[in-house]
Amino acid sequence: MVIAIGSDHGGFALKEAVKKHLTEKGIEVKDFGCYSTDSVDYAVYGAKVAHCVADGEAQYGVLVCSTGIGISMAANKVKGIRAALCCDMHAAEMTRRHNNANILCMGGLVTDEKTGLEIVDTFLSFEFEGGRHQRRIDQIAAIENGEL
Ligand SMILES: O=C(CO)[C@H](O)[C@H](O)[C@H](O)COP(=O)(O)O
Repeated sequence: MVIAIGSDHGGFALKEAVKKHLTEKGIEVKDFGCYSTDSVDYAVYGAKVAHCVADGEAQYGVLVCSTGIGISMAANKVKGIRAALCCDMHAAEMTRRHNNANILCMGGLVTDEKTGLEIVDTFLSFEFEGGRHQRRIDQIAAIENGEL
């Protein structure tokens, strides 16, 4: 499994913790930056990770900014991306089971490291259930295609 990760300055610390955690679990990580706490723009990093996932070069992405909001908005502009801002393990479970989310977003000023790593592990532990949920995913795609 390959996971693409990225953050702005506000998410840098949690992104680094996620990188270490996943690497220690033997998961290949593609780190799209940023690489320090110098101020940068979250949309740039959201786009990099989203394109990587949309192009099939990574199975999932993890994105972190200060709140998780701006970077999830940016990632969701890329066709095929379903980026979910999660603040707890329940949301992480449900967004995989029901929304087939392919990018997990978190807020570095919202979520502490321990909780963030639990959220990542939960996100990666659950599979999409399909069924009625596939119909709803298809409707999201229809919006993307200007059909709904
Ligand atoms: O949370 C964010 C966007 O939703 C970003 O991480 C920024 O921290 C936020 O926009 C504040 O920006 P600043 O330049 O760090 O003041």
